[in-house]
Amino acid sequence: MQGILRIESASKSFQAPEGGVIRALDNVSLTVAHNEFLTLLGPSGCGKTTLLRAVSGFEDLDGGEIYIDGQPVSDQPAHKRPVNTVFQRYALFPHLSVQRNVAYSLEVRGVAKAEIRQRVGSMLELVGLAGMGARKIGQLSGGQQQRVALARSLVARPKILLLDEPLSALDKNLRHKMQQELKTLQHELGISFIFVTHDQEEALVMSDRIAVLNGGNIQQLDAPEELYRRPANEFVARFIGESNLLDATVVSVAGTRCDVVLTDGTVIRDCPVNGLKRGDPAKVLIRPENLLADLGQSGSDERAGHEISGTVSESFFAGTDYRLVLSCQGLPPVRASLRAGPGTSHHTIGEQTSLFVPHDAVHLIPGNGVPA
Ligand SMILES: Nc1ncnc2c1ncn2[C@@H]1O[C@H](COP(=O)(O)OP(=O)(O)OP(=O)(O)O)[C@@H](O)[C@H]1O
Repeated sequence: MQGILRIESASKSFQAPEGGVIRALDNVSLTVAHNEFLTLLGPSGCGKTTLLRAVSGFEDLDGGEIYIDGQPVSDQPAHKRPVNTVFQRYALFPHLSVQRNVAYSLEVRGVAKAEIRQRVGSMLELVGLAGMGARKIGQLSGGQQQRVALARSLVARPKILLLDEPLSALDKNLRHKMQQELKTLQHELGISFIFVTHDQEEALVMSDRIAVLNGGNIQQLDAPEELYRRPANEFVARFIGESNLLDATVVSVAGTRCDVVLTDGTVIRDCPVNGLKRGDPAKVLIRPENLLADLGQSGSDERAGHEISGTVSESFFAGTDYRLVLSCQGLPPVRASLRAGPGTSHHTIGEQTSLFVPHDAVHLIPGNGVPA
């Protein structure tokens, strides 16, 4: 893929003030497609902001190269790159009107007044602020300020818009609304967005693809559904969504399927093999919502699956689902989220129960299982 942005083997280390070296970016490579919404997701300190700053030109790399539209940009200063950034703190000019804030970058470039008026007007309309051009920044709500910041970054028509946690200062409802608006805006504009967040739900909802980072490395780069259903490793499985991760060993392989045995001796048959061989250790990933009170719920013709039995140690009603924790002999506590609808009911603490795992709900992650 040629892409609008290509990052090749980017490395960046910092001298830690308290001594030692921090590898903020450790040989990171990725390509962002034209018109793609790509999210950098990861825990605090994983290198997200450093990567954004390297793309925008505010941080020099120690090694590697960045290409925008096929051109290497390492020698280009920040203001020459066809990239703009929306920051968490919007960095708007409080003493200027909305109109002047948005017009600023065009004025600096010497764009003609009539064109500025036209471009700022259509940008304010696009972000839902038509008619508010004369207001001062302090006369706007947080969400409106965020829209001004967006309009200001977009008015110069960058090829790539970088967004560094732009929604984190907003309350939950407004945040959800802005998530939808940003996604719609990106589609309408047809430019690539690179969005930084440490909020996994936000990443899942908004992105075409997500790069999960940890310790300066990309752990996995995939579409949200693929990341969620088939995480490449334990870090990604734990970081995205809730997970039950059970130690296992592969006991037999037949083509693309295999059987594994759990630490309590339970055999789970017919799992997707995921490159594993007989005797390999693995983690069995089962998402809580994939456990069923009754296999009939799976909607699958083939009622195949297996049972996990134990004692209910936690149980509560959470509106759309019942959440429970099952204590099972020889296994870590198993979390389940059972859809609250006709036919499901509250489980009592102390009750013995069985939950079912449909075959297609199991994903195997290589490594760290029970020694063969
Ligand atoms: N100028 C600097 N000097 C020293 N260390 C730095 C500097 N900038 C970043 N770091 C370190 O590099 C690592 C990556 O930082 P970065 O800001 O990219 O993380 P992040 O993923 O954006 O984190 P957060 O989600 O908290 O913003 C961190 O360990 C950070 O402390």
